[in-house]
Amino acid sequence: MFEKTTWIKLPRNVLVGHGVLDDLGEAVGELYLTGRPLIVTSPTPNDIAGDRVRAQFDDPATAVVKEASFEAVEELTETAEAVDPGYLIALGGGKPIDIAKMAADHLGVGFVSVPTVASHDGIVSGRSSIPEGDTRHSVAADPPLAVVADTTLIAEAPWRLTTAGCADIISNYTAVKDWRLARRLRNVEYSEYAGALSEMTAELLVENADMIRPGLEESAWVVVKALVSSGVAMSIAGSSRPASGAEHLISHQLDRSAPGRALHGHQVGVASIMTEYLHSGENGEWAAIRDALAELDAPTTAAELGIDDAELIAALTSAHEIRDRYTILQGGINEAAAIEVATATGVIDG
Ligand SMILES: NC(=O)C1=CN([C@@H]2O[C@H](COP(=O)(O)OP(=O)(O)OC[C@H]3O[C@@H](n4cnc5c(N)ncnc54)[C@H](OP(=O)(O)O)[C@@H]3O)[C@@H](O)[C@H]2O)C=CC1
Ligand SMILES: O=C(CO)COP(=O)(O)O
Ligand SMILES: [Zn+2]
Repeated sequence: MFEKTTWIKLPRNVLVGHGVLDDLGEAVGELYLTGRPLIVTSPTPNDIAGDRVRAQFDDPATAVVKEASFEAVEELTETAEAVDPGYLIALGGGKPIDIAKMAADHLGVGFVSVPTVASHDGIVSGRSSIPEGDTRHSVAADPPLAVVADTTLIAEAPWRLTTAGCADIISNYTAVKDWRLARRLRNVEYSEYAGALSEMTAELLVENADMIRPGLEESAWVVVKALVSSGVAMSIAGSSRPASGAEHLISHQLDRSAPGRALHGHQVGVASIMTEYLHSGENGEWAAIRDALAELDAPTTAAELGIDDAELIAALTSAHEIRDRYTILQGGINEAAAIEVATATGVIDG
């Protein structure tokens, strides 16, 4: 008997473009939500865009979060219980968006994502990554009901956040390789649609790399569209597999050992150079990944991440312990081999 079922959760409205922040009210209106919104934001996006958002709603409430922690989710949940919102609007970067995403799940309400930076694909996905105990990787949550990404705002955000978003997308190449490997060796469920979409997203970004430059609205548009596409790939897969393989495990390990040192996207980008080398050897595609990152002003070495050689090697050799996800690092890589791959790819000087 055929017993498979597929349930794909996607945003209903996705607006990306010049000045679309002013269309937020209309985009939300089309969702037929009831009740007042609770706007979840952080200090900078609140200063930049809070008033423009509040002006479009009746009786909005605002909560300003300062750190991405489980306590912040609990605090927001308590605030929401007093405010009794019909839905949440997350305005800002990954921090307020992840907190709102998780709180919305706890509260049983929907949320709308209004990213003001293009720093990683969590701003549009159904994955929430709030450190809880030793867990650093994302967990499933409902995706936003709508995404409204104003390229005027995003183009003005710090360039390094955009280059981190680009690097998160470039890491899809190795994530999909790991996923295919897991299918071949462990019969892990694989989605051809999600895998192809994720790879194509990275391909299109790299093809357009020469037009991704600081301060350009068109660049913000290209990057946000790629992040949306990557988020959709994860929704189709029902997991972060299309966008998270061994390179993400290494980054999660760095988040534990060297918290706050470098941006998520920058870490996964550098890690991706090394895991590509492990997949395809010295004549493989690792140099192409490194060059694509460099063209987008993203780091390609441990030093550029602010991570010293020993920290990087420790993250490489212990990354497989992070979660039960089969990748090229399954079973672990020993120290000598880790030094070899990091040196051969120029990630450390050796
Ligand atoms: N769900 C997922 O799959 C993933 C989630 N994450 C999570 O996302 C978070 C990191 O995301 P990130 O976006 O870097 O985090 P933040 O939300 O902290 O944003 C980064 C910085 O940009 C500032 N900022 C926001 N918008 C603007 C703007 N338009 N102009 C100028 N500055 C701006 C913020 O200000 P302020 O300090 O005032 O907030 C903050 O200092 C972490 O919590 C991480 O765990 C990471 C990867 C994947
Ligand atoms: O960052 C992500 C995809 O880019 C989410 O991946 P994780 O599930 O490893 O946290
Ligand atoms: Zn990522």
